[in-house]
Order: sequence, then structure tokens, then C-alpha cells
Amino acid sequence: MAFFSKLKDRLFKSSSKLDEGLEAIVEEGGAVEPAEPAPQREPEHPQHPEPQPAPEPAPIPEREPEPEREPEPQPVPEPEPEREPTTPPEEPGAPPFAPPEQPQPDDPTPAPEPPGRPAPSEPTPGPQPVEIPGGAPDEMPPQEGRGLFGRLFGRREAQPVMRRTLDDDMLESLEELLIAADMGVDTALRVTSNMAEGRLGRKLSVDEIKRLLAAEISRVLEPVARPLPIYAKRPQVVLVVGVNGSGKTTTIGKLASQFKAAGKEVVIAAGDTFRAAAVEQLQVWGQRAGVPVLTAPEGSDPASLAFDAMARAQDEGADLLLIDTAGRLQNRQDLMEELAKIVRVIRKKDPEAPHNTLLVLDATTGQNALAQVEVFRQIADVSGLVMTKLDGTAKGGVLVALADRFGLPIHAIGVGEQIDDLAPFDPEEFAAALTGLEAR
Ligand SMILES: Nc1nc2c(ncn2[C@@H]2O[C@H](COP(=O)(O)OP(=O)(O)OP(=O)(O)O)[C@@H](O)[C@H]2O)c(=O)[nH]1
Repeated sequence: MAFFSKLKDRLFKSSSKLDEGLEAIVEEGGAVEPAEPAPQREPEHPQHPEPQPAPEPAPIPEREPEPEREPEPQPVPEPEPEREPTTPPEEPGAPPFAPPEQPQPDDPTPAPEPPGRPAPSEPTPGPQPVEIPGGAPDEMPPQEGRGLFGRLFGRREAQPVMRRTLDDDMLESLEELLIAADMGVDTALRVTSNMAEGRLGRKLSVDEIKRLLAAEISRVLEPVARPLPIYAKRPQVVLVVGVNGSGKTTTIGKLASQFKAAGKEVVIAAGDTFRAAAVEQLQVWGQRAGVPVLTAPEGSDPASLAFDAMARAQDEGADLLLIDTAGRLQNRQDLMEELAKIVRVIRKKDPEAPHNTLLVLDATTGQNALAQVEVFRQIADVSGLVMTKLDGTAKGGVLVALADRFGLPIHAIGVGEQIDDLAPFDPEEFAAALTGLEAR
């Protein structure tokens, strides 16, 4: 998958850190095992768990008559009000939105399975050992290392490989490595104890450890990997919150472009009226995407802009209204009041709005992202996360900690500044990239 290699290249810092750390751990107490007789055939995808085809984005079907749900009185939109979702658009760009939500407890109509993505798995009650995907890969030398006969007939020559016995010392080193990779203490402990479950005393190579680690990480991430749901509601109002510089404006620009490319009518409200530069930046994105950007004079009331934008989006029958907001956490009380006011006024137009409140987090802030989630959950009704700047940071592990701690849906990740550098969050892909496993 094209995005995988991009993600892997760009997560280089995180994966190389883990790579090097794992090698050091195995070398420290390991020994080179003599070559073993090799099995006859090499699996097609020795490097990846369950060699399945990569999940493909599903197309957005025409907005068609879907059974209207009876509006229910919902004073607080938590959990997310379930509406009829549509499905996501085709390539290009694999937009990070659209597969329908899983049925909510208050929804009498079960949502259809999201195409192209397995349903989020139930949280596993306790540690359950996962199979090392791909079997015993280190017995399999790379293609170049095989003799002509081996290559012709699928036989291969075994090569010696360094292995270390999984014991308490090694687990401790693994924990430290994961903590250093910004996974957080609790998550690192949970992941390593799951890795150890039923495997203490086993000799493991670096590659086997990577597979185990990737499988455990993937298991933590799976339940939260949910693309931004698209509702039949018009306009679907998406409020975008986050601290200054986290990537809100860029994310809105990317989303607007991708929605527009998928045939949706989008309106943007430049609600950060305190930063002229942010407004200009949004205007540039809007021009690029061919999406109107509503602005207001610097320092004016963002709530009144949001109200106007809502009115315009309704008048024009827009599918989506994306509202940018200020991220001045220095004065939390002000920001809380500002966001509350925005919500209050748009609810005059649609009592269920905003339909999504996206918190945009900058991966380079590492563990600080956890604190930001705590704060924004207090001041806004955060319904999902977007993590930006996963390119060029060694702190990608924080996403695993976020998933483990909050369980909030992670809709998309940003790995660059270009329009197509926002993609749906794929847990397996991410885990493989983070641990430095090869592409499937
Ligand atoms: N490398 C990289 N840079 C990003 C990504 N997303 C955003 N950026 C950059 O991060 C910087 C800040 O992004 P903005 O979108 O302006 O952030 P913001 O949250 O809107 O910031 P304010 O307007 O100050 O509130 C810009 O230079 C973006 O180009 C990403 O995924 N990767």
C-alpha cells in the first residue's frame, strides 16, 4: 500500500529508535543460534501479520433516501448521536472519513459494517497471547542470501540468528524502550506483559520481538481506529479544536480538499479570529480546495462568525461545515467560554450540532498530548482525534498511549504538509511502521 511506505519512511525516527533498541536488547543477553534445517517454502509475506489485502477505502454512495431516524431529545451529545452514515470515497487520497459508526447503545438501527475496515474488536478482558505472526521468520534468510536452487525451487538456506531468552531482565529492558518511545508507563507495562504471556523462557530474535510488539500495539489501536463518520445530516458540523500550532488549520484544509474531491459541498469558518495569520492560511487552503472560507474581522466574536457560517451552510445545502477555533490554552477559562458559546449559537440552528468535535494533536509534543486530551475533554465534548506531524518525530508511540488511556476514536493521521498527507488511521499499518516491520 502506497501510504504504508510513506508512513514507514516518515515514521523513520520512531521505528529506527525501536529497531536499534530492540537489537541492543537482544545482543545484550542473546546468543547466536546455530543454523537450523529450513522448511521447504517461504511464506509470501513473511514480514507481516496475516497477509491480508490492505483495507481499501470504500466509495461514498450517493446520498440516498435512508430511513430517517426519529430525533431524540439529547441534551448532551455523548455518546455521539448516531446518524445514518454514508461510506467513504474511492481513491485517490484514501480520505480519512466515512465508514459508518458502530451501533450505539441508544440507536435502534444497527449500522452496517464499515466496508474496507474490520469492526473494532472488543477490548480483550485480559492478556491473551498472540501468535507471532509470520511464524519463525528469522530462520528465513532474505532472497539474496539464497542459493540458485533455493531461489528456483523455493528452498532456502538457514542462517544463524541472534536470539535472547525472554525473561524478567529482558522484559524490563523492553518496558524502558517503549517508555522512551513515548508509549507511557502504563501502556508499556501492559504491552510487554501481554508479549510475555505464555512466552517466558522462549528464545526470541529481534524480528520475532518486532512481530509480537506490532501485534500487541495493533491490538491496542484496533478499537479506536474509526474514520470520521459521515452523516446524512446537512450540514454536518465539525468543530475543530486543539492548541495553537497543533495542525488544526492544515487538517481542516486537507479535510476540505478531500471532501470536495469526493463530491461534497464544504464551507469553512475561520473561527480563530484572534490570529490573522490563521485566517489567511485557511483562505489559502480554501482557494486551493475551491471551498468558501468565511472570515470575520480580527478580534471579533467567533461565535457570531460560526452562526453566520451555519446559516450560509444551511442556505447553500452544504454537506459539511468545518469550524476552526482558537487554541489559546493560556487562558483556559476564556477558551472554554468561547467554545461553549460557539456550540450554543450553532445549536440555535441545529440542536444536534456540532456532530463531531475533532481534537487535533501534534505528535511531536509526545506525552504532552495526553495532557491536552485531558484538558480539551473538560472544555469541549471531544468526539475524536486527529494526530498530526507523525512524520519526522520519534514520539509516534504516544498514539498507542492515547488509544490505551482514552479510547477516543482516532480518525486520521497527518504525515506531512501536503493535501494528501492526511490518511485514515490503520492500526496494523501504523504498528508495522512504528516497529520497523517491512511493508506487507
Ligand atoms: N510535518 C508536518 N507538519 C504539519 C502537519 N500538519 C500541520 N503541519 C504544520 O504545522 C504548522 C502548524 O499547523 P497549523 O495548521 O497552522 O496549526 P494550527 O493548530 O491551526 O495553529 P494556529 O493557527 O496557530 O492555531 C504548519 O507549519 C503546518 O504546515 C503534519 O502532519 N506534518
